[in-house]
Amino acid sequence: MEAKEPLIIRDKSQMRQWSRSMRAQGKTIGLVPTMGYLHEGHLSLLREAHKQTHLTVVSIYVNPGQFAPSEDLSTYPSDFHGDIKKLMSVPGGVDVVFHPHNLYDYGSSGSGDGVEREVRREKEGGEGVVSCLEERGLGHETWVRVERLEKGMCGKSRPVFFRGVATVVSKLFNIVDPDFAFFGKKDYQQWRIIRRMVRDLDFSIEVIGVEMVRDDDGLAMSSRNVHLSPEDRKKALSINQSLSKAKCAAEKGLVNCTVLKNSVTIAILEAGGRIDYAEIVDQEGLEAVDEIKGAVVFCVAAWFGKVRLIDNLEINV
Ligand SMILES: Nc1ncnc2c1ncn2[C@@H]1O[C@H](COP(=O)(O)OP(=O)(O)OP(=O)(O)O)[C@@H](O)[C@H]1O
Ligand SMILES: CC(C)(CO)[C@@H](O)C(=O)[O-]
Ligand code: BAL
Repeated sequence: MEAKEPLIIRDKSQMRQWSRSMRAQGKTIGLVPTMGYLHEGHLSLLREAHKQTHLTVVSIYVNPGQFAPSEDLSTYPSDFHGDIKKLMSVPGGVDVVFHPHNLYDYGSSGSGDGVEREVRREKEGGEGVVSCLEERGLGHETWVRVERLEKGMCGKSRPVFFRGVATVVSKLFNIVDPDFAFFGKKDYQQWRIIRRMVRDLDFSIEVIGVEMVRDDDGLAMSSRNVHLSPEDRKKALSINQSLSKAKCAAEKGLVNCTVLKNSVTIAILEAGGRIDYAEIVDQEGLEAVDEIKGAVVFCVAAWFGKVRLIDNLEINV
């Protein structure tokens, strides 16, 4: 049986009002931030939220602030009506879908000229990075940075990504004012960064990390999988398969990280992928390790065709 239709809120102040009135009635609120084109991974976050809170909010917002101009903002998949149906298929459904048109305010000059000039200067100087948000000349200029954790792995090839994520998640936290927020461990570095930000900036929110959901063949579920050709989708299984082999090897005593990283890199290259990174880092601080001792996570990003995929496996030996 389908759950009831959620309330769809597109306006920040209406969202805030709803949360305030629910909190005044003593209800707890769980937030699941997403960029839409939902799949079972997202629904697992909602199911987890149901276990912990009275009310659930799923946000659907493709945040221009976390995409560099060279990235895939314009082709990011969306299917709002399909998303609502999927959310209603979860027992208990969702109370609110927060789906803002835009979460950023325009500059006080209205034109954003100053920002455009600044962006041009940075590009000409060859230093500094800009996101799609700045390129459009919007007046937003306040950013949240989790300085050390954002530097490695995805932060290296996507230099504005975590700045954009931390900022938009802070905005969502301020607008929705949840008690709990749910993030997938598929985006492992993102989850760690949000936890650190919440601790460092005293957000009164508990961040819950939810286990990764995979397709039956082992591919990590991801909205971008829809852009994989059937051939590339098969080749992409090399990520999960090589990570699983590395984990088995580590559990049997092969703990040298260079050897393990090489084995994964070679398997992905041989399958026809391009490696962005293969890193073994400690689970909390995300510092690279030479040898596996204790709790680490093996994180990979690789391109298959025009699609960049990420995956990881936690290893505890
Ligand atoms: N397979 C998955 N298992 C568990 N959580 C997931 C999975 N995929 C995404 N999530 C989580 O859902 C939330 C929203 O993610 P997002 O909307 O970017 O989806 P996505 O599938 O990760 O998309 P992308 O293709 O951009 O990687 C994040 O917290 C993310 O970690
Ligand atoms: C957390 C998030 C919704 C912020 O835009 C996004 O990075 C995502 O979907 O993982
Ligand atoms: N789940 C991560 C969102 C992004 O790649 O932009």
